[in-house]
Amino acid sequence: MVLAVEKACKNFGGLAAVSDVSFTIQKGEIFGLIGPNGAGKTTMFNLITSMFPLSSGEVLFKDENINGLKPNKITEKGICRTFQNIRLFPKMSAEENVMVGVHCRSKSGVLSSVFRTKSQRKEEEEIRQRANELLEFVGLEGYADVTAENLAYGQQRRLEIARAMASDPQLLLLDEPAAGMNETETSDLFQLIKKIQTRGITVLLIEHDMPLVMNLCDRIAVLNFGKKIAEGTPEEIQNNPDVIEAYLGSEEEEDYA
Ligand SMILES: Nc1ncnc2c1ncn2[C@@H]1O[C@H](COP(=O)(O)OP(=O)(O)OP(=O)(O)O)[C@@H](O)[C@H]1O
Repeated sequence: MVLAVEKACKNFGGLAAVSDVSFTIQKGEIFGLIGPNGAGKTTMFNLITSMFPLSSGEVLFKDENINGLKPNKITEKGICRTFQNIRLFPKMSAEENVMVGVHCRSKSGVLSSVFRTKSQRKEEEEIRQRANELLEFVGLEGYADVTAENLAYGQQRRLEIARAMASDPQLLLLDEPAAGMNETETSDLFQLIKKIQTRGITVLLIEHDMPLVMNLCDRIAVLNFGKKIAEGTPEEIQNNPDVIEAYLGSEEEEDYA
C-alpha cells in the first residue's frame, strides 16, 4: 500500500470541506478522485501534500504517518504534485523549469554552488541530462530552449508533469491534468500517464474529463460535499446510483445558475 487516508477531515470555519474520508491506494495504481465542483478534491490533495493541516484523521505514506511534515519533506519522501492552474516559471526555458525540479534531489550545498566546485559543475551537468531525459519522456524533446510561456497549452501541462517527475516521486498527484486540453492533447496525456504507470509510479488524479477518467483509472473514489459517496472500478462507479444522482444534481444547479 502506497497511500492510506484515514478518516480525514478538514474544516474551514463552519464549512466541512473534507469530512471523514478514507481510501487506500496500492502501488502502481492509477487512482481517480472525482466529484462535482466544490466536492473537496483539491482540499484532499492539499491535505496529502501537507499544504495545510488536517482538522482530524491521518495520512499514511508507505505506512508512515506524514501528518504535519513540511511540504518539501513530503517531496523528499516521494510525493509530488501538479496544480490545477499551471505554475511554471514562464520566462524560464523548458529545460530550466525541469532542472528546478531535479535540484530538490541534488547533493551540492550552498557553498559549492557559490564557488562552483568541480563536483558541483559535474552535478549540474547530470541534472541537465536528467532534465532532458524527462523532456523526452513527456514528448518535449526539441523544446528544451523554448521558454515555458511560448509552449502550446498542452505542452505546458506536460512540462509540469516532467517537472514533478524530476523529484523522482513514487506517488504523483495530478490536479486536473486534462483541463483546457483538446482531444489530441488529451489522448497524448492518456498515453503519458500510462507510460508513467509502467515506470512503477503510482498516480492519483483529479479530473473532470469523464471518458479519460473511466478509460485511465484502475479505481475511483467519488466525493460530494466533502464526503466519499462511492469507491470502485470505473464500471462500478458509472453504475452507482448515488454517483449518477450527485452529478445530475450538480448539472441541474448549473442550469439554474
Ligand atoms: N483555503 C480555503 N479556505 C476556505 N474555504 C476553502 C478553502 N479551500 C477550499 N475551500 C472550500 O472548500 C470546499 C471544497 O473546495 P475544493 O477546492 O477542495 O473542491 P474541488 O472538489 O477541488 O472543486 P473543483 O472541482 O471546483 O476544483 C469549497 O466549498 C471551497 O470553497
